[in-house]
Amino acid sequence: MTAPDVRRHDDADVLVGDVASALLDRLEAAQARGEVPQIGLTGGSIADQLHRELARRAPDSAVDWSRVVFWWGDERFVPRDSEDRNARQAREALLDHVGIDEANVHEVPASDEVVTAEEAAEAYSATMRSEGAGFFEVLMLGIGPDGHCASLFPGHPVLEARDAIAVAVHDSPKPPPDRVTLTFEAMDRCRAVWFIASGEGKADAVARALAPDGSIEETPARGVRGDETVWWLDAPAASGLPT
Ligand SMILES: O=C1O[C@H](COP(=O)(O)O)[C@@H](O)[C@H](O)[C@H]1O
Repeated sequence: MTAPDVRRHDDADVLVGDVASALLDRLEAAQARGEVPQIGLTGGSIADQLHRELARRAPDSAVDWSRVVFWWGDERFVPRDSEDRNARQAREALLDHVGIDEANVHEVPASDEVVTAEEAAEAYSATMRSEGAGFFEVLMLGIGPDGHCASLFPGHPVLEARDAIAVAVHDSPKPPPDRVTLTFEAMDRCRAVWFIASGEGKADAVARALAPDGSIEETPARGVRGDETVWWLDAPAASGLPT
């Protein structure tokens, strides 16, 4: 585990372009080694922009998307066709356009497929176990203005979850209230964790996440460290960091 690597970009477009290039290079390298890389997707505005950019570049890239395995760092516990689903957003922006193998797409069960978020979390954890997953090549994460990442919110009891891969979240301060999230333990097993943040609204949370001191309780994004952790930021999101 290394210290977080902070990469600053002039604006959101340059940021998204650089993340897309880095992800495509990484997937290509993994496939060249004979691996079938697993990646963890996230939701949110900048993730949507990134997914669209990856789809745009797909025809010119050497990545074989049918040999990429998709997971999500968190999911909203809503019906499968809800616009709130991170998976629906990712499918519309990326997966529907790049020739994936459906057998390699592992969504968190939706609220019209299982009864409780606990069941969804357990089923998702079981799939991760049976697929031998967890060592994602890259897990992408957003950060909320409150410092949350995935669906780990400040002061929420779920921050204490131990010996679990994915857990249910209720009373999320950001709607929708019921969710499923990977735990810190699960996220820490990833080869690379990439936080992607854009806009001034994220500046304070980013500064707290990267400050030498502070608490995970207050800023959950402080609590995730892959073998390698990269913070991809545009200038407004980086504006609270020391120069
Ligand atoms: O609710 C969520 O929010 C975060 C951040 O979203 P953003 O729109 O503020 O960028 C996202 O990373 C997470 O996956 C999602 O469930």
